[in-house]
Amino acid sequence: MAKLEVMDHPLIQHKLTIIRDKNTGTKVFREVVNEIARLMAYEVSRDMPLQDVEIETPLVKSVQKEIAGKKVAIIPILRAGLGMVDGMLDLIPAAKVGHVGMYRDHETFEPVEYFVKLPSDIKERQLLVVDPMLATGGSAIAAIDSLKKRGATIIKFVCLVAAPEGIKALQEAHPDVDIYTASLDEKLNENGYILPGLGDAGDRLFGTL
Ligand SMILES: O=P(O)(O)OC[C@H]1O[C@H](OP(=O)(O)OP(=O)(O)O)[C@H](O)[C@@H]1O
Ligand SMILES: O=c1cc[nH]c(=O)[nH]1
Ligand SMILES: [Mg+2]
Repeated sequence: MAKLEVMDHPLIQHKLTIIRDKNTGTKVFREVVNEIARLMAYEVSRDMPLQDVEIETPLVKSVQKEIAGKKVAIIPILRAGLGMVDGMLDLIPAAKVGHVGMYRDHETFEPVEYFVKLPSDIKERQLLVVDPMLATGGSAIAAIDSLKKRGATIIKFVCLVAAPEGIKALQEAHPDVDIYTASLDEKLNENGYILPGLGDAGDRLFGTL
């Protein structure tokens, strides 16, 4: 089974409280989602392989480290995943960005794919699939199915708020995918929303409430 990491750093917890608050408006919500994504990118990239590189400091020649190996692509699940892209790119600026459009049917909670546009070399890249919310897990599972069908092999899933139901479903469907979340919440309500959660992440990011 791949890794499940709950990133409960105090800075992340503080920022999560801001976006959970229903009185936080679109502007601040969007800014803070990106700030959390930036902090998460730091930890998600911890196992990036390094290689030796010889440089010259102002004093001597020296062998130092640089990032090696697999390149990265960030894959937001539209719409809400878009809110995490800029924060991640702040720390991994050379990453390419692919998009998977997925909405959840309001009655059945089943994911519906409506758009896929990916870098041509996803087979050679480590993919960071980002979406603020992991609720039933249906959208994440379908997005990762779609990426694997197109040849992706190394995938991490990064979210802000996860329900236990979604974690379990994603681990069962894709046991090779590491999951990083800023919070493990209590449960889903009867409408498939995460409790305590933060509401509809896409609507809060884009002001479409
Ligand atoms: O784990 P699940 O039960 O699939 O739910 C999570 C999905 O629901 C939300 O997207 P939504 O369908 O609201 O689309 P949006 O991002 O366009 O708002 C969220 O951003 C996830 O993609
Ligand atoms: O709580 C939830 C569940 C699914 N999608 C959201 O945006 N929020
Ligand atoms: Mg939504």
